[in-house]
Amino acid sequence: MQDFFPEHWSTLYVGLIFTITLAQMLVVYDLSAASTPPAGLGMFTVYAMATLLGWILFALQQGTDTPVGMAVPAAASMIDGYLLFLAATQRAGLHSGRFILGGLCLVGCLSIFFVKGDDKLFALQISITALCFGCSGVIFAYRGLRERNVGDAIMFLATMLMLIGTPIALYLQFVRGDQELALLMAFGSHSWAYVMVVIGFLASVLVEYQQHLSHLATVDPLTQLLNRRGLEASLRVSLARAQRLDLYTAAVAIDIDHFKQVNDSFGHDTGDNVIRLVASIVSSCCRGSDVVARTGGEEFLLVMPDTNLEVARKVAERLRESIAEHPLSVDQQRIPITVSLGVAAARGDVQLEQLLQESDRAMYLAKRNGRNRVAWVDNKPVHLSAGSA
Ligand SMILES: Nc1nc2c(ncn2[C@@H]2O[C@H](COP(=O)(O)OP(=O)(O)OP(=O)(O)O)[C@@H](O)[C@H]2O)c(=O)[nH]1
Repeated sequence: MQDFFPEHWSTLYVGLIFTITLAQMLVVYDLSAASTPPAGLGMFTVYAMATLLGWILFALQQGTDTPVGMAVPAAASMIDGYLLFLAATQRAGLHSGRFILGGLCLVGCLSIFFVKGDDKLFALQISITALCFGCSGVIFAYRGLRERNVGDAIMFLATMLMLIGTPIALYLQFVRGDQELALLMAFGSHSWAYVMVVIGFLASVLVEYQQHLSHLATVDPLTQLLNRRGLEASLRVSLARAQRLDLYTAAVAIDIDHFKQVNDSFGHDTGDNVIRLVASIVSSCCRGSDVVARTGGEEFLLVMPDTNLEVARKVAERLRESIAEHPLSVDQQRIPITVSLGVAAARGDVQLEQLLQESDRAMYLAKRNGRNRVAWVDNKPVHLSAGSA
């Protein structure tokens, strides 16, 4: 293995580390300009810079033939391991274990004064490094599973590489007595782990960005409800189930009455608050299996799987009453809010588009007949509720 590496093999690693750090810096430079930079960006940058600096110093020492004790680079990798742990916790939004590991690293750094023998020092410091990588690995695995992010899984594998490399290096050092090969193994696994961490971090940020984009494409930013596209995507499973089991699916179209007047009299911000209030009332009035979406400016849609027209009408009536009972308070004024609702239901192979059109048609009839009421479509004829104002 030594034949493969030139005399100053560390320069090879430095070249690799330099290239990959440069790539990371380019991405970090670009991402830091974003309005919401990805979590952990700052700490990962510190980690990358510290690693690069450590490797450059190491290579310079090799180049000048200055004798390098095993403990010097081992101490650098230990600090590196701790920085990686800090970066991992920052990215995952966790803050436990920082002081304990930090204290251990401090002991490792100070051990240079009270541990006699390079061998023991190397063993202590490389073990602390492995512990830092192991703890980071647990956090990467946790975040990878929580966020379904393959980038964190790559970083987890990187820490595993370090965990495998460490005992092999210790074996080469203490059992085989081959100090040079032990050093090669320790730093080989460290550099490859670093390369994988950087690739993993970039992949993690990319996946997060892509998840953010698809979230934006399906969620309404004002109310955090689904938009029309999100509604269609989230109903795919329940519509297929309704078709297979011949179940009813009901839809309630909800439109705020005289909303333009609210905007004109109280301003656009108050109008937005009215929309948010209606969204939260609709969401709180329905079941977990129901789907609520904002389909237009002041229009909402509630789709209820496995629900027939009768039940849907009762839900719509309850919604109407609940919204009418909750006026918006602005500067000690109460702005009354009412909605018009249209209900439709279909059984079996439901065409979502048709169901929405029918609930819309019923809702417009509720508007035409005085607003603040429920109308419904039952085998085409449209009916109006009697109890509304
Ligand atoms: N504040 C606010 N207003 C919005 C938003 N989207 C649409 N609007 C406004 O909502 C108003 C809808 O007005 P219309 O369609 O005339 O409906 P309306 O005044 O509620 O009357 P009816 O539905 O017939 O009772 C328009 O003035 C839009 O500018 C939004 O996101 N925020």
